[in-house]
Amino acid sequence: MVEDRASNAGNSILILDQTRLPQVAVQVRLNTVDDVAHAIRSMQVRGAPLIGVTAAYGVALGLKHDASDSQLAQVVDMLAATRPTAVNLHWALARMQRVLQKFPQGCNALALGTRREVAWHEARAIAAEDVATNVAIGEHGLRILTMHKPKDAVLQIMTHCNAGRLATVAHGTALAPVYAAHAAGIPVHVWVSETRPRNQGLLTAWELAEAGVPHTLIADNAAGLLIMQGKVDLLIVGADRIAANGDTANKIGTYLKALAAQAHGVPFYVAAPLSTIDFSCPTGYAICIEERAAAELGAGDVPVVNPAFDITPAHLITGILSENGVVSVEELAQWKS
Ligand SMILES: CSC[C@@H](O)[C@@H](O)C(=O)COP(=O)(O)O
Repeated sequence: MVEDRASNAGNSILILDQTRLPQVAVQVRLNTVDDVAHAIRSMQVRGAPLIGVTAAYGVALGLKHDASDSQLAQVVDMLAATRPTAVNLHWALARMQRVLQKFPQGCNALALGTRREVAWHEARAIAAEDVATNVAIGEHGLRILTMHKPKDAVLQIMTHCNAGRLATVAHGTALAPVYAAHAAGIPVHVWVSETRPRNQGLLTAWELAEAGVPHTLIADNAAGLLIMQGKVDLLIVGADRIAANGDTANKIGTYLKALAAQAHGVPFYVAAPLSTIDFSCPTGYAICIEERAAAELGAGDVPVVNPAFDITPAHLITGILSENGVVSVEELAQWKS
């Protein structure tokens, strides 16, 4: 994401349209909060951390001409309604609202200008923190990967969906340790699950290819066989929301991989920033699962159910990796601030 920075308060942001990738890399300019809401809803931008950052910029754009409390509330409500599961969206909106409400709304140019500048400043801070967070996730994750590296063999990693740099401002979450291992000269190979129906696995394959990381695309249903055949040393996935007990919402299909991993004694890690942990949500059952349009399955008039995420129960998760380090699900509470 690039910001068109004319002054302390910006005018627009540029995003890479992920609905066009990997075929073509097309940038789209977002000028208004409506543009941002559309980009999130249509998955031009996707991935929990990137959705959060984009929504923060959406708030800034929404206050361009009116920075009153009522406009702020309207903008936040509109953005919050775009996608329900990724908690980073709601976390970023709450943070923007909290910070902006410290500044008087006023009705003069000075008050408008101040709130606008504060909004842009905070959105930039959220974006910059995402980069630093993912670097830290990469460093902590590198220790995990090193620990599981078989002697004299390539480390075989499996991932699902896209939790790489495209889903964040930079580096990614689940892929950050992979990039760190590759940079450290540790031989790795990534099994990339296609991730129907939106094929985010193709985005993962695209960015791994760009980074020169060896990888192989598989159909989602091939994962169980590869795990059973001993071709996977560990799995690492991102998350859209982690409940207080460690139950994790992530892209549909994650749960089946975790079941197969447990059945064959293969470690299953979740990598996510602390902003993905929702301590107000006691278990995965309380997480709202987004239901997306039937058209995404391309099945014509056939009745369709299309949940975008599933819940991996905490007991299937070996460890949760964040910018703070790695903990077991039982230890997750120590990260509650
Ligand atoms: C670092 S992104 C982690 C998750 O957000 C990712 O795995 C995922 O499920 C993305 O879903 P998407 O529907 O593509 O936004």
